[in-house]
Amino acid sequence: MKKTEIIILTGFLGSGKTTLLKQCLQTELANNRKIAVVMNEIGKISIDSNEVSKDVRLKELLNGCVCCTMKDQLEIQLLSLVQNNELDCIYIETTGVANTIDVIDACTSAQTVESLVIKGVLSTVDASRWLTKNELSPTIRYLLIQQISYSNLLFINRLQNLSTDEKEHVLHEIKSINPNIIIENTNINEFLSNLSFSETTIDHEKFDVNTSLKIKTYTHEQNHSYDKQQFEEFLRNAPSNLFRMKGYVSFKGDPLLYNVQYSNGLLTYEKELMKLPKRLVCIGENIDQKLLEIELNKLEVSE
Ligand SMILES: Nc1nc2c(ncn2[C@@H]2O[C@H](COP(=O)(O)OP(=O)(O)OP(=O)(O)O)[C@@H](O)[C@H]2O)c(=O)[nH]1
Repeated sequence: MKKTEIIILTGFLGSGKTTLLKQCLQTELANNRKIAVVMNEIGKISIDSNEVSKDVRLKELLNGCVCCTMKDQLEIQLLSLVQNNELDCIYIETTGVANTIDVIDACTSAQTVESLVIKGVLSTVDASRWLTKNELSPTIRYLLIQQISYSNLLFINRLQNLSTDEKEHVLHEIKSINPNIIIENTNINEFLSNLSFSETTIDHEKFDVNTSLKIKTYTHEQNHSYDKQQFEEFLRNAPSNLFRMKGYVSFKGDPLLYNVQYSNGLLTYEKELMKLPKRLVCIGENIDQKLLEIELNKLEVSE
């Protein structure tokens, strides 16, 4: 029986996993491969699943991490995907705080080993986040290093924001942890065909995301439009423990809906044409959910 390939996508919150996934899926579909995606989100709702094309079978695992609390559910989902579909490959997009080794573990159980084979572990790194990693807590720093060391291909994003010296410094540090680096603008087709994962490098260190990290999520529903300037001001002054914010919101005086992406101090908007609930998912280390709720409510203005 032909085994279904698994490609695991890891990388810290907002480092570019979904963006890389979209590129991989385009390439896979162009090559007429039958693909499914398992998307894991630490929050109760998924924003990123809207990004996956309708031609791809999608399973969502929400409100937990496949590397710990949802390990069994990942296995069940993988088995149901391989039983019901003649798939060539399943992509697993992990939460930004997943410990790679435990995700690999969950994909290589006694039940799945006959039908699945890990083809690769791809990791994304945000170069600016890496540069300022000493401002993060030791557990988050440890997690960043783990995600890099257990991947067999790394994509370093946002290098263009760094000076030449900073770039060299970041690349040197990352290469010393894992020499299998690929920098942005890579030919996805070429790297997918050369991908080959070797399990021999795995060292089973234990790190439980649940107990080791104080990552919290908060989902905020928007009732009235925000004042755009105040919203941007709020994010400019956002606490450093708020790592990620994403979702759909509207702004006063503008009838459109916007897909908001905030990570590592950077804010981007894109017009959203679908009618989606107005809500923001906030992710951070020990974030004060109550305070965020109050602050976000204050940004609402009557039309
Ligand atoms: N400049 C630049 N921005 C990028 C790149 N990759 C992703 N982004 C932007 O960074 C933001 C987050 O990207 P995502 O792909 O959603 O990141 P993610 O790792 O999937 O995020 P989570 O699932 O929330 O952890 C988005 O606004 C992207 O457009 C890149 O290579 N360069």
